[in-house]
Amino acid sequence: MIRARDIVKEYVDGDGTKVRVLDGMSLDVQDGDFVAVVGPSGSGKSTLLHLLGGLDVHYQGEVEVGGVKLRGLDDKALARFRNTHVGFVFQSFHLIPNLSALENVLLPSHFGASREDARKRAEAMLERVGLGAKKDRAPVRLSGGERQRVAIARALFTGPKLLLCDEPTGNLDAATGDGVIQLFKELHREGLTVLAVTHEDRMSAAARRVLRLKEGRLVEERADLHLATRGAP
Ligand SMILES: Nc1ncnc2c1ncn2[C@@H]1O[C@H](COP(=O)(O)OP(=O)(O)OP(=O)(O)O)[C@@H](O)[C@H]1O
Repeated sequence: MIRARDIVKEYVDGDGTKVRVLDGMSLDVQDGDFVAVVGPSGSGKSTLLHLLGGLDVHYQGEVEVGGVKLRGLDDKALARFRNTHVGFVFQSFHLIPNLSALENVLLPSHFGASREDARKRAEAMLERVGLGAKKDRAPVRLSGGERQRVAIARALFTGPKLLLCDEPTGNLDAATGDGVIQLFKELHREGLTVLAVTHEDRMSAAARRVLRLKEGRLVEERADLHLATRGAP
């Protein structure tokens, strides 16, 4: 699913100094796995997510996701890759405030599907995340957890095999966050590959593997072999 090799990523900071954030990092994630990436603030977690999702192509090394080598793709091919292979979930939901939950989920629909098919699919996605009854509500009339569920439904709309999540419970209180974590566990059990950057122990505890970003590289912190079989409790 994900194969990254010898990734070097540098930023140029305000005074022109190069700062190396990823320093020869490699990563393999199998289809259907649930991986948490942890590490201190500023260690490069979001940077890593952007590279894996084809949002940033300015780095050295190779990234391959779902059989697609990202290096060398032009903007159009990258957009196609993002729209077919990955769903993104962000800490702050990124919903459009003046659209309903359903309309937010429908946002990616201009990449295919007829109107009626798209609507049915969006409704099914909202049902899947437990929000079928609230599909016509604007985000302002939904709780934080419900907003994140809408964002997850939108991320699932195009049928990606991989969800890339940046602090998906970071804006949620403990109880609401637990509900969203439970949803990720279910999606993982249904076969989705989930990679989530997180500060939260509850989120990393739910993952099958935990990787820590340390000095620009990923170090395996934990892998639960007994959970490797899909469908395990
Ligand atoms: N566009 C940019 N230009 C310059 N430096 C950047 C840029 N984006 C990120 N950085 C720097 O790169 C480092 C890694 O940032 P990144 O956002 O990937 O860290 P993070 O681990 O996700 O942090 P956090 O947990 O606080 O979100 C930080 O030191 C940050 O200041």
